[in-house]
Amino acid sequence: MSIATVPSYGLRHVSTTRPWLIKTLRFSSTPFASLASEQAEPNTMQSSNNVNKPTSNFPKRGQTVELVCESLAFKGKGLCKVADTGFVVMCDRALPGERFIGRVTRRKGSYAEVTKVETISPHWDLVDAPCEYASYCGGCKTQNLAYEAQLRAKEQQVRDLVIHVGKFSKSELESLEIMKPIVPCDIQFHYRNKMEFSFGPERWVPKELLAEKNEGDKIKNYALGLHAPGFFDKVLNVNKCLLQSEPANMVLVAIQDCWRDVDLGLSPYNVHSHKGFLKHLMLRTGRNLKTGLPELMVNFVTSSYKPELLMPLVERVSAIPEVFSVMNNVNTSVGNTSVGEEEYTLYGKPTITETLRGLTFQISANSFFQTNTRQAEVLYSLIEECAGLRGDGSEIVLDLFCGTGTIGLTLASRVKHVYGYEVVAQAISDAHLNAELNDIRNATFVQGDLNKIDASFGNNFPRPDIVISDPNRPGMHMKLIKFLLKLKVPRIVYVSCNPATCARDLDYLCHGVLYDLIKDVMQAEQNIKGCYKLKSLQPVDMFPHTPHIECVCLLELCDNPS
Ligand SMILES: C[S@@+](CC[C@H](N)C(=O)[O-])C[C@H]1O[C@@H](n2cnc3c(N)ncnc32)[C@H](O)[C@@H]1O
Repeated sequence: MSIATVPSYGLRHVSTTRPWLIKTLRFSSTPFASLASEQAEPNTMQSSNNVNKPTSNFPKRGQTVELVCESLAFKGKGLCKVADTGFVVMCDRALPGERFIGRVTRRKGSYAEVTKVETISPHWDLVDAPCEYASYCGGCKTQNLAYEAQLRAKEQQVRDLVIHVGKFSKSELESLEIMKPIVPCDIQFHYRNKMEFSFGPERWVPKELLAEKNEGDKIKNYALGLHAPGFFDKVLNVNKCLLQSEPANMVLVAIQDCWRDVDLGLSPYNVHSHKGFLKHLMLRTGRNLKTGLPELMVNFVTSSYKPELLMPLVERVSAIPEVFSVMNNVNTSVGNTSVGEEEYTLYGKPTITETLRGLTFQISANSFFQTNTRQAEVLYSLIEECAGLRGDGSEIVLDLFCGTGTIGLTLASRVKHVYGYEVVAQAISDAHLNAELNDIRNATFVQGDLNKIDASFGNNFPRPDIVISDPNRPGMHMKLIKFLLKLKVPRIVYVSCNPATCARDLDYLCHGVLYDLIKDVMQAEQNIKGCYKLKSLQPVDMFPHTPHIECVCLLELCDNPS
């Protein structure tokens, strides 16, 4: 196979020894492409750096430069240019149109990172951020950017990635109306049904508020809140988060009110010394099926099992009428995750409920469930639209990265059978439970690692008519891409929470994969031709004020896929 024989779609290089090492930089000299390749695979940057190494214009570490922010890019950082040289730098919390002085903190391949020193003129679309923590909390970075401008920036980011990383032409995207306008989120606050707060022994206070710090008062300095941007060990104390539900804020206030009381003998976990009891507070909001009102789960993650220590907190929160469940996940490891090796019910029931597209779901403390339920309704209806089901009950759906089975289950009534695959065992047992709860009998859920499939994977289910693939941020593994390119189902609906890896995978599926025959002669595999056409790409805003972007893509098998 040679590139010349490939009709309208090209081939992309992949090293066989490191299939994820995407050599995007080989094909593009634009700084955006290097940023995008970092999003697609952060670990590849160092090895790819030399390709785009700029020569003379590179500002030095510590140097201050005048900058203009042009757009939002990776992790919501501002993509900025040095005013006189046009050199590209990235700056956290710089917003489109803002002119400012920045100090270079580090060099990253073909660009540099800066921190903002002083704003010369503010960005376009400036609004007041309603949250008191907005200017330094790691959660919402763009609250002071008008929502319409946030949407424009997200849409632009997806378009740029699909062009630079996905290698789709602008004219192709426009003339065939592939790229759709972003779907806004109709509520921009209180949309999250799950928040995780951390306990810490010493609250992090931004420079401008240092005077308010209670120096010398150890207990008053204990923190319960969100991590300071970029730090796993620094916690910003928060009493309210505008992204979670009002009842969840009531719980947070109730706990903040009492957990530092010395008589209770509670201590926050210290991630350095590994001492202390309270690790995290997770709040999940569902919906009571009888009343339609919010129903809450409070989950304390602790380093050991000492229910007697938690009892005063349990009493306080269970007095809030919306609280239906109080759980304790015990995580004895030094790691700081919220999933415990053991789980105990301290009050009420071990799961809460939620409805999505007419179905009922049981949510346990650690099961994955779409975080914005309301917008998940919109997302799932777009997925169903793209799936283009005939509705005669004849089709087979393969639901990859199925989580608790929500997507497949919402399609089940219109198809012959749904086969779901997912790596987390707990999610699979929740999926079975969800099928049972909704009396769905034509769905099979299997636990398995989709990064480790081999050629026999397809023997586990009948040939699908539709594949839904909804991977997490790293996107699809090359083994799965190769499997799909060989399987050649008529349509794939690719749902992505990371437009960079989405663009990369669309490139592979549509344009193919070319193995690096020069470097990896011994392990050279056959090149694989792309065999899909990108029919539509729909960005959806699930998380206002944050950099996250969801996309629903429809891929159709080409006419002559062989
Ligand atoms: C974005 S979530 C999608 C969940 C589900 N489709 C939904 O809408 O609720 C991605 C899911 O992929 C699962 N996952 C991640 N890596 C995986 C792997 N290597 N193999 C199988 N599943 C994986 C995660 O556990 C998670 O449930």
